[in-house]
Amino acid sequence: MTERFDAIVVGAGQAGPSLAARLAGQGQKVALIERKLLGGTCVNTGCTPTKTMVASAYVAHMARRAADYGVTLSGPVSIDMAAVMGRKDGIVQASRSGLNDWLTGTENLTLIEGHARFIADHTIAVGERTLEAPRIFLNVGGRAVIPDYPGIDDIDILTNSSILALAEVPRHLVVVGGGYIGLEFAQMFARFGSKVTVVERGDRLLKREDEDASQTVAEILRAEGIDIRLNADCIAFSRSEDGPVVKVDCTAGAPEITGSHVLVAIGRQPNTDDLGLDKTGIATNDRGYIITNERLETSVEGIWAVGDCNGRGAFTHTAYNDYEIVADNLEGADRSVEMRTDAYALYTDPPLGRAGLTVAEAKKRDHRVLVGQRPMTRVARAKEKGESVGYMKVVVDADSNRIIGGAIFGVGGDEAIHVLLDAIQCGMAYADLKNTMHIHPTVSELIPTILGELKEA
Ligand SMILES: Cc1cc2nc3c(=O)[nH]c(=O)nc-3n(C[C@H](O)[C@H](O)[C@H](O)COP(=O)(O)OP(=O)(O)OC[C@H]3O[C@@H](n4cnc5c(N)ncnc54)[C@H](O)[C@@H]3O)c2cc1C
Ligand SMILES: NC(=O)c1ccc[n+]([C@@H]2O[C@H](COP(=O)([O-])OP(=O)(O)OC[C@H]3O[C@@H](n4cnc5c(N)ncnc54)[C@H](O)[C@@H]3O)[C@@H](O)[C@H]2O)c1
Repeated sequence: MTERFDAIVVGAGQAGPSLAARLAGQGQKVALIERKLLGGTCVNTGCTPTKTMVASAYVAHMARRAADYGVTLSGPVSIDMAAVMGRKDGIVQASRSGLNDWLTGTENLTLIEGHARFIADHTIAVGERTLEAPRIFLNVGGRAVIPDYPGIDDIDILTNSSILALAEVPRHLVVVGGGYIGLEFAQMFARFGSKVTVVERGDRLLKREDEDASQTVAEILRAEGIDIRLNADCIAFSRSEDGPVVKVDCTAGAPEITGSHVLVAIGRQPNTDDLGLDKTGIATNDRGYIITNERLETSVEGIWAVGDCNGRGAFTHTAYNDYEIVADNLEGADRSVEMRTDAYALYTDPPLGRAGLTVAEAKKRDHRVLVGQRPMTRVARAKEKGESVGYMKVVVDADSNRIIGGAIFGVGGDEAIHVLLDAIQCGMAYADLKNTMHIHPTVSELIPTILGELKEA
């Protein structure tokens, strides 16, 4: 027998639960289907566990620097990995059980455990059950790409999920992929005591950023003893008595790195291959992302795609913003995903906060660019905290005088970047921000100063 709902939400990641609860709150009969863990990637194998462990790694790092601050420790700093993981598991579980209490306590909402698969445009099977609804919202997220490198089946590789279950500190962690995931884990495990090597195919880390970000992150990581191998265009794996071997270069005498563990972090792919999309008219692109218009509607009327699976963002805040856009539009608003400003942070220490366009992107789009920049060594708060690595940068369009981008790679950068994000989103002229009084001593107080020092780039 087919069960009929007003709305079906597939995936309880970062958009699905809020969307399901909001529709249920309006009196609609809603099914929320989740095949694994409530909270999806962010809560279980992404933001929450990693940022919790980044916090432990930061404490270890600062404890090692205690003498710089006139603080004496009575013994060497050591890592209790079970306690690190226990703290992480506690925070993850609390978040998941909070979600469970909320969703199971929401009237009109039926939480269904299982894998959802389309059998027709508006019909979904979950195990033996068949569900139907005029409105379906896909929030199926993504997972780590596992490359088909030679020898990959001969070694045990780690992904962002399995690395979170390690009981021990790896002796030598080889991280394949110099992007967000790879770099956050690389620094974290170096601080826990692992020897770490980052292997990146490109000629620099963080290649979507301006070159100064790539240089800064490489300096930060090298200063902590991390080896970085760039231009690794010939990766292959094999097993030796000493552990997994990663071959990185075919031209220069085939150098190899023998580690104890290998993390693969070369990107993500959407969970759309096992969704039965072939039984529907829902179009995907060549990488499997669901194609949507700017209102996040798919090619089938009454079906939306939100979060990572639509390829329009790869962050928790973009997934949540997708939910808000779709839910508001269903209530009569006219919101578009094209209206939001790109923003994110890389949670190395110090973090890189980013908003809007890089200088390279701005030039590519034919903006005449003005840039204001300052090293963190000239930011009072950073000096006082003894954390003065990095820089702040603001990008301005010289014709409109509007702020169009920025990067704060330094202590507090993940927070201070919101000054620029809000200014970009509101189309603020730079002179208005330049004349705003900011609080001393903060990282943000330097933003008005930098805006007084703009130069053509
Ligand atoms: C290591 C790591 C660190 C990260 N750190 C950050 C960070 O600091 N900040 C940030 O903004 N972003 C971060 N991200 C990215 C962030 O986790 C994702 O962008 C976010 O979780 C996307 O949310 P989503 O709802 O689209 O998908 P997901 O959170 O992946 O949720 C999708 C859900 O759908 C379920 N599902 C899939 N297919 C089906 C099916 N057929 N039937 C039923 N259920 C299904 C899955 O089990 C999953 O629970 C990180 C990611 C990783 C991997
Ligand atoms: N702080 C955050 O918000 C945060 C943290 C982690 C992840 N995330 C999200 O997860 C997404 C995926 O992260 P990611 O680090 O897996 O991907 P990524 O795309 O950020 O980085 C992957 C890196 O691997 C390299 N690479 C690609 N193919 C390779 C190959 N065959 N061999 C060697 N190197 C190769 C790429 O050049 C790139 O530098 C991010 O784009 C981000 O949206 C966000």
